[in-house]
Amino acid sequence: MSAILWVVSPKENAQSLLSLIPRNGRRRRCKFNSRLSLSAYSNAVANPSRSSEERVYELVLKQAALVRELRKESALDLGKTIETDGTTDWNLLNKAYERCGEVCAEYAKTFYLGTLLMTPERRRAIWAIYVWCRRTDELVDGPNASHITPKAMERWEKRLTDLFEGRPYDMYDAALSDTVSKFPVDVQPFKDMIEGMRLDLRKSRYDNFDELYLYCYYVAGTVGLMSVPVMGIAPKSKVSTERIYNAALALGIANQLTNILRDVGEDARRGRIYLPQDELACSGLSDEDIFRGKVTDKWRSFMKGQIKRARMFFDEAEKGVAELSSASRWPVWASLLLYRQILDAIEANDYNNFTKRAYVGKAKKLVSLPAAYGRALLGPSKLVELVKR
Ligand SMILES: CC(C)=CCC/C(C)=C/CC/C(C)=C/CC/C(C)=C/[C@@H]1[C@@H](COP(=O)(O)OP(=O)(O)O)[C@]1(C)CC/C=C(\C)CC/C=C(\C)CCC=C(C)C
Ligand SMILES: [Mn+2]
Repeated sequence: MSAILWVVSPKENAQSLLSLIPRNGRRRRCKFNSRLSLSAYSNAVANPSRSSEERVYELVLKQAALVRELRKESALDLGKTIETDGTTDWNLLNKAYERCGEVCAEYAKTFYLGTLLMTPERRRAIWAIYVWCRRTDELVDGPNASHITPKAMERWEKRLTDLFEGRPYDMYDAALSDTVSKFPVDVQPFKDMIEGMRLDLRKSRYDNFDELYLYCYYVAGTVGLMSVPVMGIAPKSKVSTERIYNAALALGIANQLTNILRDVGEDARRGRIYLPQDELACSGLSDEDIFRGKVTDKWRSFMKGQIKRARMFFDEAEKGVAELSSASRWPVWASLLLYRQILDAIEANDYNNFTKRAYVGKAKKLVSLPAAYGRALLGPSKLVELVKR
């Protein structure tokens, strides 16, 4: 991974990269906080001491506002118009995107296949976002993670703002720089993801779900917010932009909660527990129980609650997929269905996520792909009609 992501050949460096670019946690005792962000927004207005969900929802509104005007003007097919300013080196830019596609194909095969159904402009933009997210995660999870200092994170953030201003540092940055110049993507979710990685470097316990939710937003909810402006919203969609962004946020949160539940043992071996401490205590469990890694009835019961909550976020996400532009629905459904099955696999392992890795086998994956395709055929109006029947 690192070799692919970090090595830039001298030849590429020698070329002007510029030429690539056209112009408070509240404690809730023994009760899972399963509120989703839509209801949280009204609370945010009424309640000055806001929860993470409420604060995140404000960010969602900001993102949604960015594209709302464009929707009104029915001008969301932004990716189709590529302006030429005479200084762009299109060959090099195409090569940069191709590289992003290669990285994506290597690290996320199923997802890569899904992107092949999207329009070429959207597909390569999603690849560029994917690579930036992967690289950001690599900073704290990769082989060089122990050398990553706050200064290094600062440099990474400076690189981000530079590429948003049209000053990319390498090929991968150049692809993203081009993407953000063509689609109404805001820098905030990217900055927030970096913030999440910073948090991960200094924090290994989460007092309650409110704290965990914020972490999940930073490292995963942000991906939804980055992706929607590129994936596009179906012109026929009657649903508010905010609701669609909320669903996208929910998908990121659901995926990360699932990741966390799958990796409990692996994380514990690194001294990390991404589970709400207050909920563990309510179930009569402590850090020592996690480190011991024994599946008990207390653990099963705790896990049932966690899985239930993750599924609620998937349900919320489902409400938004049909609103996406038609070619973007399939990869989203595919990733949603595949990820959600990891929760089934944890159950099938009798909640042993200490020593058994829950995974979705090839056969199940193969079945999910046509299932995702079938669902993707349902656009906004059709789904509403079905519900009405
Ligand atoms: C309306 C609606 C539902 C729209 C869809 C919106 C959408 C496309 C949401 C995407 C949600 C998504 C795939 C989130 C990623 C969540 C995730 C797994 C985050 C991981 C973080 C850190 O986790 P950890 O370190 O614990 O895990 P590892 O052991 O390292 O795996 C991440 C690794 C952060 C980095 C994220 C990525 C590399 C994924 C980026 C993906 C995209 C840009 C493409 C998203 C598009 C599709 C079609 C799924
Ligand atoms: Mn990671």
